[in-house]
Amino acid sequence: MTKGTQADVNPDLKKERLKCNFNIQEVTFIIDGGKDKTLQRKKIEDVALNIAASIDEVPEECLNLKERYDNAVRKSCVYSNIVKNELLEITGLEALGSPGLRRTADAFFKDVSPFMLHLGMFVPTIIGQCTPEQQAHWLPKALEMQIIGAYAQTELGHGTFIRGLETTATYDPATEEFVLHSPTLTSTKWWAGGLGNTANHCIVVAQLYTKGQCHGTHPFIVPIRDLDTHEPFPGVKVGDVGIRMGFNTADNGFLRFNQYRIPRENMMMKNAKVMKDGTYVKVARHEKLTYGTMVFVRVTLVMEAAFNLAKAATIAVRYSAVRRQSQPKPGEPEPQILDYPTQQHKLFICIATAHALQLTGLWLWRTFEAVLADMRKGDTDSLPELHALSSCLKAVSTSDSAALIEQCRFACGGHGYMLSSNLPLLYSFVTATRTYEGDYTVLLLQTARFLVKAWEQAESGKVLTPTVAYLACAAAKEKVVWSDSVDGMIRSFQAVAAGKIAACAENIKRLTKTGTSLEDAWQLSTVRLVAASEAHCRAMICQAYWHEVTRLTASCSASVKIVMEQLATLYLVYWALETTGDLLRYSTICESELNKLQLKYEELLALIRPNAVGLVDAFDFRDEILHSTLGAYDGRVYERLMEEALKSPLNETSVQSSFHKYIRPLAKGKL
Ligand SMILES: CCCCC/C=C\C/C=C\C/C=C\CC/C=C/C(=O)SCCNC(=O)CCNC(=O)[C@H](O)C(C)(C)COP(=O)(O)OP(=O)(O)OC[C@H]1O[C@@H](n2cnc3c(N)ncnc32)[C@H](O)[C@@H]1OP(=O)(O)O
Ligand SMILES: Cc1cc2nc3c(=O)[nH]c(=O)nc-3n(C[C@H](O)[C@H](O)[C@H](O)COP(=O)(O)OP(=O)(O)OC[C@H]3O[C@@H](n4cnc5c(N)ncnc54)[C@H](O)[C@@H]3O)c2cc1C
Repeated sequence: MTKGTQADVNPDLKKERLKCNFNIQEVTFIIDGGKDKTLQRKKIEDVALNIAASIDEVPEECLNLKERYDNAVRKSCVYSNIVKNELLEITGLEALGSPGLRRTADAFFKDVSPFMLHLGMFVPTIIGQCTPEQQAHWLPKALEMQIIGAYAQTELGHGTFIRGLETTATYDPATEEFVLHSPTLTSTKWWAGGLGNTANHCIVVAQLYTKGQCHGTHPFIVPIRDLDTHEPFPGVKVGDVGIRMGFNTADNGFLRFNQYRIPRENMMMKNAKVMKDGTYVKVARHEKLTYGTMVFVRVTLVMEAAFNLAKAATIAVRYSAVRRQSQPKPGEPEPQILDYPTQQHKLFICIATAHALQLTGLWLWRTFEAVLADMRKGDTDSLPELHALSSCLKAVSTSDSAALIEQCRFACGGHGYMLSSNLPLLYSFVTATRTYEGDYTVLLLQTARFLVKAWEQAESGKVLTPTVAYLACAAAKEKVVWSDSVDGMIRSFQAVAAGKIAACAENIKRLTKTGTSLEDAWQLSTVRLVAASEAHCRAMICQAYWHEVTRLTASCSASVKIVMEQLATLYLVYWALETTGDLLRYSTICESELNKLQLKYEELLALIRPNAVGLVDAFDFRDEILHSTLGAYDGRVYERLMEEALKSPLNETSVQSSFHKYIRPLAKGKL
């Protein structure tokens, strides 16, 4: 954070910081995943942010589209040199996925770097889908930025249904080449970040044909532009998809092929190969290993959701400590808006959710690494569970984060609507995560497939995998006894999930028994399946969050343990109150217990209130990363709003030329 001198800090924020009764740094260590991680992040931030190139003299949003893109490319080049020359030195390849790198990127790009997908998907796909020989060829070039890549899977006609993609890659044994072709308008690759004008290479997911047979979708590395002139190669048509709600510097592109040839070696051959004579050889033990990059990105998106929500919460809580409005008690000064319980209700759940998603995200990352280690030994047994886990957690975390960021904007009143608050841009960026890398509904339905199977196993007394082990108790079909202890609440969330999954399974059974096909029965149950999947995910987040808080605060100071537990309890109580209908249905909760729960919630808001600013300070965002007039560490909200307003191009002259061209002639009746 950029602390400046104490004298510069808004007096209300100063008082808030004096009120804080826990050690902020200890909480920062927990959020980062350990003291060593915090130190590494700070080192990366120090190195990267010392470079003045990140600073825009004119705010990004005041530039036109082309200027914004050019500026983003300029900064991307400076930034990638820093990554290459300085940051990879610090941690090696690991730095690419480090929180420090993620944070410093935001200091450079208020919107998105057109290189984001190069590091975010192109490089990970090379690592995940290439043979060691292919990696040795492509990875150094990609890391040295000699080539810049995109990930083109989605087409104009299909995003969700990957098996429906239409781009073809047909093997020609005579020349040992693949011929890439876009047979229809709808087969045009669409959306790939960095593809429009920036990338010279692209991972293309296409239907593989060899010896007249289709083998389904496979990834290929495809050079699309000349490395010197940057002109698209003959047979390649590439461009920008047009203006978007956000991501306008991400250079999302379209791509069409006309019988375009690439060498056989450019098929990514870790999981399947095509031999010189065209023989297709399957290497992977699991059908869906070619979807590996998506699983990886879904896993990272959970912490990404936490990170962006933490930024929004920091902005809104600091602003709410500075802002004073209304006069609830006659004759008394206007209170800080943070003192209104309704404001606390809007904001404290944002802090708690950022913690919940961050700690669940770290746990998911460790699970992902364990599954990856098993797969390296040829064991893919845990992949279905990882897919189910990452699918629902990606869906729920991105959806919650987007909704709560918008809530933070509402909490900032009119000033939250200013682009200089950074809340609108943050929202437009995060709401896209609910769709990309797998739409919300579609991913919850993927998890539902796993849950229904697990339910059937539970009913037949089979051993269940850890994340669905709770179904074994529920199969006994007893209503869970409500208790507002943490364990009691988690058990009740699990009972809700189990009850909903059981109802789905029963509905499917009922329909199929009366002659409906299994596919139709599934479709007719999908509204319930999505709800069941969401309930399962919520129960899992509650359990993982509480478990991690208990584990990580075991050696912390008492005050840190208290405040972390207050937040985690708030999260559980909030969701119990949000889902009272479900609890009434699947647990023994009654009216008086609901009233008690509401009181407990209001007590928690009051308990957290004195630590609210300390809690957002613990996210430890430097001002350069927050980019917000409302959220800077010093709380000089009004001064910054005015300073930013004066940077508007509309303030460059006191009279605009449009006055002389239109308004004056209109007034004189000469238009
Ligand atoms: C400024 C810096 C920001 C940094 C940001 C930080 C981090 C992020 C970094 C980078 C990313 C940044 C931006 C990303 C931009 C966006 C990119 C994209 O969107 S790329 C395109 C992504 N596309 C999708 O996600 C498509 C979604 N669709 C699918 O995944 C599948 O088609 C679907 C829906 C799963 C269905 O597949 P299908 O082949 O038809 O399968 P079935 O439904 O028939 O299921 C068959 C069985 O296979 C199982 N399955 C499916 N997928 C997987 C998998 N991935 N792994 C394991 N198993 C899988 C499925 O469950 C079925 O199993 P059962 O038969 O039930 O046993
Ligand atoms: C900002 C952004 C960046 C992106 N970047 C990339 C990229 O770099 N590379 C890339 O390849 N792609 C990228 N994408 C594409 C993205 O992955 C897809 O948009 C996403 O997977 C959703 O697919 P779709 O657009 O086909 O939506 P659709 O599948 O058409 O969804 C439309 C609606 O139909 C519903 N629906 C679809 N199928 C089902 C079903 N089986 N059951 C129930 N409901 C269903 C959905 O829930 C949704 O409500 C990006 C998208 C965005 C917005």
